[in-house]
Amino acid sequence: MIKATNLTKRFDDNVALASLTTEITAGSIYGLVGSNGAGKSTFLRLIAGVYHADEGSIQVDGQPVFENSQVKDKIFFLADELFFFSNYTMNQMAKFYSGLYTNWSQKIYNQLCVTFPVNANKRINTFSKGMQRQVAVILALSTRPEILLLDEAFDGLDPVIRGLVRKILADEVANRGITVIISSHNLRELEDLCDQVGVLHHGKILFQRDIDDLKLGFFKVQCAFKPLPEKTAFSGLDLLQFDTRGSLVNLIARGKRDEILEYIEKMSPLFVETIPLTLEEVFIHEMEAVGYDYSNILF
Ligand SMILES: Nc1ncnc2c1ncn2[C@@H]1O[C@H](COP(=O)(O)OP(=O)(O)OP(=O)(O)O)[C@@H](O)[C@H]1O
Repeated sequence: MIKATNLTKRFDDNVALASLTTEITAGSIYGLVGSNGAGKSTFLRLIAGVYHADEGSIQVDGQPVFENSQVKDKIFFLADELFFFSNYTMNQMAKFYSGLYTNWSQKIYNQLCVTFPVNANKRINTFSKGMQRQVAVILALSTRPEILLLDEAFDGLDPVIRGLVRKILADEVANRGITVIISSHNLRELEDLCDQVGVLHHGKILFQRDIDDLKLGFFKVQCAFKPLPEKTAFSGLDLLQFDTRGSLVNLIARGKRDEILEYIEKMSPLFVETIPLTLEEVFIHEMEAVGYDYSNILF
């Protein structure tokens, strides 16, 4: 488990992380979303032990990370700005990493070289941005990390490669129980991948939820009546949104699908159907409920 307690990091008088406290469960994929400058990279760098906290602590399985080589050996941090030695090929970088990480797997590396369309013997600095990111992902996975920190890892990857990386990450979590933390500006990108999402804003986690709880806890309902009941007839539902057009009612309610449907069926609708909300819609409503305007935070 990764545990941050009152984690604070300043750069001169700029507070990048402001007493951030959170826990990230081992064996899960955690999505860290937030706008530019929210503190995502700083948080990942603190988890990786690249930075030392000014105040508070960050622990991995109860151990501090900073200057702790045993813990750092289990972590791979894939930064948003990639670094490769100039003129190196991927094979040469792989040789370098194999000496650095005790869990390096040449077998996995060889497999990934076949899976990804990258030439391992060509100089990396001749590759496109997306190809360089593929190289970084291959090297990261070959170190067999227990904790993989990905800073905007999907940036520049085409949809096919994105799909491939998502599948590999999901397999790594399912088969090896690794923990993945992935930062992004885009909630939609994380929707099908993460178990948990945290929203970082001005250096604090504003909001953190299990995705399954979120997705299964809200429903959009469309129903029609003749005659149309008063809005008060729906007051037994936990309504987040309600509007009518002619005999049609569109509402968003919090709760279990069966219970919402049962409540509406008792009002004898002409028809009723439920549609699950997208993760983005759920966030808009959940964050509004705690007094935040989602559009100011993630767009
Ligand atoms: N090395 C640094 N020196 C000075 N200030 C920094 C440094 N790194 C980050 N900051 C500042 O800390 C704050 C948080 O930055 P950070 O890079 O963590 O945000 P982010 O959420 O990753 O942003 P982005 O989405 O733009 O990558 C910003 O105000 C940034 O200017």
